[in-house]
Amino acid sequence: MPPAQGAAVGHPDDASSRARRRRPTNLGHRSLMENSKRRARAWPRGKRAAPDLAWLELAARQALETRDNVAAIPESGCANALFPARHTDTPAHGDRQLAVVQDVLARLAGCSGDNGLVAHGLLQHLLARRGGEAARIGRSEAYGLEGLNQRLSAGMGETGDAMRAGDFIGFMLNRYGPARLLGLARELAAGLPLDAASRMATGHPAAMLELQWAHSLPRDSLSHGMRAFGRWILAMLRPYWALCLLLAGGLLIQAFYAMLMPIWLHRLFDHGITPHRTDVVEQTLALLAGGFLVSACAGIAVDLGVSTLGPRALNDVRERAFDRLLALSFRHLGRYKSTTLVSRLTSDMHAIESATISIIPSMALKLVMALGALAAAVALDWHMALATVLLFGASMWAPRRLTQYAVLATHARKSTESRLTAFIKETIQMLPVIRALDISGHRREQHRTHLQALRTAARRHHLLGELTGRMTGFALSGAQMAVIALGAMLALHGTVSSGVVVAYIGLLLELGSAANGIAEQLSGLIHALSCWQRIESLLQGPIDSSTDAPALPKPVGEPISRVSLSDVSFSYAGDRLDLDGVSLETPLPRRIALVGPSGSGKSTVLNLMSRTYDAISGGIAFDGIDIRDLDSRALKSAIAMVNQDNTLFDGSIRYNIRLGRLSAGDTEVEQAARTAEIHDFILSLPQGYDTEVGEGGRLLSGGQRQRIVIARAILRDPQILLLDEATASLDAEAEVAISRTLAHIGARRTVLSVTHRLASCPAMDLICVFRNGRLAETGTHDELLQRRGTYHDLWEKQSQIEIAESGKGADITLQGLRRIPLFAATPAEDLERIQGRLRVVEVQAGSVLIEEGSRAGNFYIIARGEVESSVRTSTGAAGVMEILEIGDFFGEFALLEDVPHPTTCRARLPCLLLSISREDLQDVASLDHSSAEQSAMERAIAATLDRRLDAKLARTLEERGRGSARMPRGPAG
Ligand SMILES: Nc1ncnc2c1ncn2[C@@H]1O[C@H](COP(=O)(O)OP(=O)(O)OP(=O)(O)O)[C@@H](O)[C@H]1O
Repeated sequence: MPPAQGAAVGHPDDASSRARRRRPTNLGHRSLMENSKRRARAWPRGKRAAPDLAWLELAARQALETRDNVAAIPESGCANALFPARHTDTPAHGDRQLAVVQDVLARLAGCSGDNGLVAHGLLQHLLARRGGEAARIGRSEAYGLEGLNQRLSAGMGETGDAMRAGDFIGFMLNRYGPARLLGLARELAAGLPLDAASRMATGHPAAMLELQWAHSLPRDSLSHGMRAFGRWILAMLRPYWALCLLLAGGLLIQAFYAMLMPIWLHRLFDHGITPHRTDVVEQTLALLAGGFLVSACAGIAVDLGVSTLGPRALNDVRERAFDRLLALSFRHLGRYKSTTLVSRLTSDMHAIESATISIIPSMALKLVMALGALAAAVALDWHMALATVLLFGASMWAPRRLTQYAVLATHARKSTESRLTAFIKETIQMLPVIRALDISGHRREQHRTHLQALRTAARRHHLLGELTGRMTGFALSGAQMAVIALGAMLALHGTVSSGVVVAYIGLLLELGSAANGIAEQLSGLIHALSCWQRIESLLQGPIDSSTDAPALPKPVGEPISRVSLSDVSFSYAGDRLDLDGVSLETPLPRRIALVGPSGSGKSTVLNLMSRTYDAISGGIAFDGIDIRDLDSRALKSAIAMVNQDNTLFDGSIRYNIRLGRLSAGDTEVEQAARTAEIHDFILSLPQGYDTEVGEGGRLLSGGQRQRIVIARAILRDPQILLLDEATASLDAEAEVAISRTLAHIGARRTVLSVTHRLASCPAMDLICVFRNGRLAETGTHDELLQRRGTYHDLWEKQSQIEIAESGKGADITLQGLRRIPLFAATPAEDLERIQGRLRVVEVQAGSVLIEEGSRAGNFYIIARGEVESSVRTSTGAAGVMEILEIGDFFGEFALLEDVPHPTTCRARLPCLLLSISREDLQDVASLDHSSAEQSAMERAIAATLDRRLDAKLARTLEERGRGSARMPRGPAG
C-alpha cells in the first residue's frame, strides 16, 4: 500500500507546492515510459530478437532507480493511462511502485499483457540479485507452476508466490538463457496456457520444467525425500524402542512364514505328492497350518502395537510442532495465511499419522515378506532367484520419474486446496462486506479461478498417483510372467523340478502381492511425505528472537527512566525500509503521541518496542540497555499493548481478563475491571464474570470488548502502555468514553499512543511525527505548531473540525471549509450557508459511501475515521488509490451533474462524516454565481481529479468541463 497522502486535500498552497515537488518526478517517469514504449515498438512481435540479460538488467536497474519517482503515480493518476490498470491490483505485495516497475520490465521484455509468472518473477529475481541474495526458497517449494502462473495472473498471489516465481526465473535464465525465457514470456502473453508455452519455448512440458527447477535447488537442511522422512520417523519412534522391537519381532515372524511357505510347498510336491508319501504330505500340511496360525497371531499383535505406538508418537510430534509454532517469528509466519497454518497442523499432521499407523507398517511388512520370499527363492534355485531379483528390481525402478512427478503433483494439489480453503474462509468472514460492496460476481469469478486451479492440480495428482501404482503393477506382472516362463523352460530342460516351479508360482504370487501392496501404498506415502515437507518448511523457520533468551539477561529498571531509539531501521518484507533510521531519546515516564499519515511507520515503532519484531539495524534501549539484552519476561510484563483489534478468546470474561497475568486472583481481576470501568456492566450480566463471551467475543459490543482488553492490560500493571489507535474501531460514543478511561489509566505511567486524531496531542508531553518511515518532527504541540511543518499542516486540517462531547455531532469552521480547494473561491456568505446545510452522517467500518460508476449525489468531509478510495482493476480486484483521513474530503464529483464517480469510497473504520447533497449545494451556493467563480470551482475539482484519478478520466472530465458538463446552477442560472 502506498503511503497515504492525507494531504490530498488541504491548503491550496500545499497543493501547489506539492505539485511543484512532483512535477520533475512525473516527467522522469513519463520519459522512462516513453522510452520503454519506443523500445517495445522497435521490436516487432514474433520476430523480435531477444535482448540479452545484461541489457535487461540495465533497463531493470534504471526502472528500479526511478522507483522513487514513481512514488507520485498513485496520486498523479497517470499510471493507469500508461499501463491499463494492472499495476493497481497488486495489494498482495503491497508496493504499487514495484508493480509499476514490474510493468515497465514486462514491456521492456516485450511480454506485457496478462502475464503473471514472468512479469512477477522477473522483478523478484532482479530485486533479489540487486540485494545480492541467493535462492530464497527450499526445494520443497518448487512446485505447482501452473497454479502459480494462474494466481499471479489473476492478481491473487501471496508473498511467497512472488518469491517462487523469482526463483523460477533465475532457474530459467541459468538453464535456458534469456532468449528462451523471453520466448516463454511472449507465448504466455499471447495467451497460450503454460504447458503449451513451455513446449514452444523450451521443447519441454511445464511439468518437466517444474521437475528440473526443483532439482536445480541445492539440497538444504530440509533435504527432503524419503530418506530424510525415514530418518525423521525413526527419530520420532526412538523413545518407544521397546515397543518397536516387539513390532519388529511380529513382522519377522510373518516374514519367516512367508519365506518358509514356498519351501514347504516344494516339499509337499517333490517329497510328498509326487512320491505318494502320505506322512510327508500330512506333516507339511500341519506345518503350513501351524505357520499360518502363528503368523496370523503375530499380525494381530503388530496391529495392536502399531495403533498404540502411532498416536503416542504423533502426539509428541504435535506437541513439539505447537511449541515451535508459538515461538516462530512473525516475519516467517507472515508468509502463510492463517488457514494454511491451520491445515499444516491438522490435516497435514493427520496424513502423517495415517502414514505412521497404517501405510508404513503395512509397507514394512510387505517389504520384509518380500525379503523372506526372496531368501526362499535363493534356497530353491539361484538361477531363478537371480532372474527374479533383476526383473522385480527393474519393474520397481522403471516408474521412478513418474514417482517424482507424483510427489510434485501432490504438493501442488495440497497447496491449491489450502488456498481454496483460505478463500472460502475469507469469503465467509467478509460476507457482509461482500454484499455491501455488491462484489459477489467478482468473488464468484475468483472462486472459479481457484476451482480451475484445483481441477488442474487434482487431475494431475490423481492421474500421476494412479499411474505410478498402475505402471508398477504392470511392470511387476511382466516380471512374474518372465520368471514363470524361465521356470517352465528350466523344468523342460530338467534343470529344476516341477515342484520348484510350483513353489516359485506361490513365491511369485507372494512377491507380486508384496510389491503391488507397496506400489498401492506408495501414493499415500508420497502424500504423507509432501505433508511432512510442508510442515517442516513451516517449522524450520526462524524463531521469534524475543523468545530467544539472551545469554546474560539484564533486569528491567524499576522504574524505567529513559528510552532511546538509535538509528532504528526495520523492514517487514525485506524489499524496502518500513522504518528508516529513527532516532529519539527521552526521559520517562512521559505521554508520547505518535502521529503521521497512514503507513508512515507509527505502529511499527510500537511493534519494535514490544519486541513483536526486532530492528534490522540500530536498537532500542531502556536506561541504556538494549531491549534485546533485557530479560524478555520482565520486559514483556513491563509493557502492555492495546490496539484496534479487540478480539477475545473463547471463554468467560474472567478468563479473558486473567490472561493479562495468570497468577492474578479474583479480587485483582475485579479491580482491573473497575479501573477499566467495565465492572458494573459485568455485574449486571446474569452470569457476572463467568459470562461466556462467545467466539472472538461476539456476544459483547466493540466498546465492551475493548474495555475487557484494557482491563487485561491493567492487570499487568505495566510501566509502559502502548496504545495503537485503541479506540479507532469503536463508534464515536464509545471512543469518547474509552478515551477518557485511557487518559485516566495513563496518568501515572509512560504512554506511547499512535493516533490519527490530534485532539489529544496538546495534552501530550512529546509528539513524534512520522512520514514515510522517518521521524520527521518531534516536540510539544506548541513547538511543532511554531515549526509550521507536517504537524502544523495536520493540525490546521483537523483543528477546524470539532466533535461533540457525546461523540455524535461534528462541525467544521468556515476556515476549514475554505481550505478545501473546491470552496477556495466561494463567497463568504455562500460558505456560511454551506456550513449550515452540512449533515452529520455516522457509518460503520466497511460501509460503502460511494460506488464506482454510480452517480453520487453527496459530498463528504471526514470528521472522524478513515475512508479508502479504490478502483476496480482489470481483474476485478479493488486497487486502493488513497487512504483519506480526518479533514480530507471525497465525492466532489457529486457536484458535477451526470458524472459517474470514478472510485469506490468505503469506510475503513467507523466514521463520522459531514455531508452535503448536490441539491443543497445548488440551493445555497450557486444562486448567483458569476461564470468566473463557477469555472474556479470547476478548476478546483479538476485539480483534485488530477491528483486522485487516472489521467484518462481526468482528461474526460476536463473535456466535459469545457463542453457539456456544468456546475450546479441555482434557479437564476
Ligand atoms: N505485517 C506487515 N507485513 C508487511 N508490511 C507491513 C506489515 N505491517 C505494516 N506493514 C507496512 O509497513 C509500513 C508501516 O506500517 P505501520 O503499520 O507502522 O504504519 P502506521 O503509520 O502505523 O499506519 P496506520 O496509521 O495506517 O496504522 C506500511 O507501509 C505497511 O504497509
